Amino acid sequence: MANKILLLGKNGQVGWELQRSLAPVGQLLALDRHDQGGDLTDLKSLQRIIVDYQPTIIVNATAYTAVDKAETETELALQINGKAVEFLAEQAKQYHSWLIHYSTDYVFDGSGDTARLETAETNPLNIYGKTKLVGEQAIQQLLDNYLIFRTSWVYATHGNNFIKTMLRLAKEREELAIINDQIGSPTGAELIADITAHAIKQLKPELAGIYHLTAGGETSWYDFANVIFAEAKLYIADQLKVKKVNAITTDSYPTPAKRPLNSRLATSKLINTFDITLPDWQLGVKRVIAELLTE
Ligand SMILES: NC(=O)C1=CN([C@@H]2O[C@H](COP(=O)(O)OP(=O)(O)OC[C@H]3O[C@@H](n4cnc5c(N)ncnc54)[C@H](OP(=O)(O)O)[C@@H]3O)[C@@H](O)[C@H]2O)C=CC1
Ligand SMILES: Cc1cn([C@H]2C[C@H](O)[C@@H](COP(=O)(O)OP(=O)(O)O[C@H]3O[C@@H](C)C(=O)[C@@H](O)[C@H]3O)O2)c(=O)[nH]c1=O
Ligand SMILES: [Mg+2]
Repeated sequence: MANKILLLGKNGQVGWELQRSLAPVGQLLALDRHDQGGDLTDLKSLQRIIVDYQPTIIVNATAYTAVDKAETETELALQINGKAVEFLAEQAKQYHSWLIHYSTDYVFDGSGDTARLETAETNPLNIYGKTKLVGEQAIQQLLDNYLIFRTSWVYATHGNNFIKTMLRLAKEREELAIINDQIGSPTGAELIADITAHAIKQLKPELAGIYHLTAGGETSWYDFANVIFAEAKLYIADQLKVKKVNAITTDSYPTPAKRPLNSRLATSKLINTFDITLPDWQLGVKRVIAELLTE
């Protein structure tokens, strides 16, 4: 039987790319918060859509992702990342649908310097991470047929992210200070969406579970920023003001939310289970910058 896919959060970074990658994989109904049934703070309408459409797969690309703001907008973050996800898991169970969901490196405390397995102990340092963990755990407790992809440092042409922030700042300022002691893997929304489609094509109960999904390799925000500036120079050298990029420590950059130092995620489970290759992180970064800076 053909897949009937309900995609929630179609206009986020990952949601936007899922609209493309899921279209050939099944019949697709894609919603954002402005569509009937697409608002995760309106669970009644959401339930109505599920009953009416009867998806065989629900893909949840919605999230509250404003990490610093979550420290004060805690209730809303918990509603979207936690309670609404629990509701989706209940619905998926009741209507025998798969649930595909995304989570984050921020469920970990970032201690140590090795890559974490899916089974590693969670211990979020901030509200965003705590609420994402609530969502993960609800799915795992309620459902058998689910995929959770934990990813990190997501960027895309569509939406807001570190690449766009750096391109803007590089045009505005001569000097920048960027954290050099947080290590992770920048991961393109395109890659996440492509692997989601790939996984759906192989979907069977034995594959259900949680997987770490990031690009290959690792970097710091500081080194990431320098790659962004070097790449930007190829296209808009005349517009760049930035002359000096200073490497700083997390301690010297106070923010409302605490962030983990070690965001390395071990991806061998995903690679081996779904028979895929994860390209080096720079590949997708260069593509997105080219897309952003050329007509
Ligand atoms: N961004 C990152 O760096 C990382 C993201 N992740 C995870 O990956 C997944 C995708 O993230 P990403 O695409 O980057 O996130 P985005 O913030 O780009 O997209 C999230 C989407 O959710 C929507 N949304 C927010 N609130 C609601 C609501 N009440 N009802 C319906 N939709 C809502 C947003 O809409 P609107 O724009 O209108 O608010 C937005 O379109 C999430 O689970 C996230 O936690 C994991 C690691 C890193
Ligand atoms: C703008 C700026 C940021 N930074 C630092 C702050 C932070 O540690 C890092 C990245 O900044 P961001 O605002 O993108 O960080 P943040 O929004 O916390 O990014 C996170 O988002 C959530 C949704 C996730 O799930 C994580 O995987 C991660 O991508 O760069 C600087 O050092 N200098 C700067 O000028
Ligand atoms: Mg952010």
